[in-house]
Amino acid sequence: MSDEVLCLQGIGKTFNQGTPLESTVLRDIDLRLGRGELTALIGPSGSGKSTLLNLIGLLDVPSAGELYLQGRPTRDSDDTTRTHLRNQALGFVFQFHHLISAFSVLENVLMPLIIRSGRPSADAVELARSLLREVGLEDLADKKPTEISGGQQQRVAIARALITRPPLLLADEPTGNLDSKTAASVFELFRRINEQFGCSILVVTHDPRLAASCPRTVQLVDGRIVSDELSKSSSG
Ligand SMILES: Nc1ncnc2c1ncn2[C@@H]1O[C@H](COP(=O)(O)OP(=O)(O)OP(=O)(O)O)[C@@H](O)[C@H]1O
Repeated sequence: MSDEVLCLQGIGKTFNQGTPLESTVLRDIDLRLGRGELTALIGPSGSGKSTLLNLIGLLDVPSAGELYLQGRPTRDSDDTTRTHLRNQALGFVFQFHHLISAFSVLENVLMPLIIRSGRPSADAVELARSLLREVGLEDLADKKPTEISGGQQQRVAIARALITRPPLLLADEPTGNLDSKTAASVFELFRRINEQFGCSILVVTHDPRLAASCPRTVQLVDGRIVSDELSKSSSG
């Protein structure tokens, strides 16, 4: 298997194609993410960051180009294949974590496995507990999401995204509603996860300081990649 988790070739996205409302929001995007890379995606509001993340997450289909996930072309694949690939290769963390308030922290972390195969095995529960330990929340496993802070909720969402051991974790403004100190600690967690689990992480952020803490930063402007740089200050 190649060391490339993701490869975008000439990706474009046009909404409402062929209508008077047609608008092209992504053009000629070429991007490769290697195994275990931690990359920040930055750009002004409306530059196309979420649109790009939705394409990479196989939640939407490009209008042009090809998107390879773990070496497999995806553009012409059917819904079943895309769903399978999404479940097997991707983890998602969003600004609003969508934890289920009726379930405990531990059950929320287990949810992707429960959805996949019903009642979780003892091994799955042990994995969920070890992930909660990893994100510093093992003592809160039995709490409900409403009983913990926003930063802790986001850590639960990160543990949940990791339980399927995805080779690529996608995070769309995961710290958008957190104060700057908590946001920095969530990024620190991304760096640790990236080192320990070796999963590639692509994280959208508006915050230049958080982006600078990542080894690589890709910048979008008006739907095009205008820079792709390795950080000098990052330890990675
Ligand atoms: N479903 C859609 N139909 C039509 N236009 C869309 C659709 N989704 C997004 N757009 C447009 O695409 C452009 C890029 O939006 P996108 O949300 O990707 O930007 P962004 O960089 O993530 O912005 P922000 O930082 O504000 O979240 C915007 O002009 C937006 O209005």
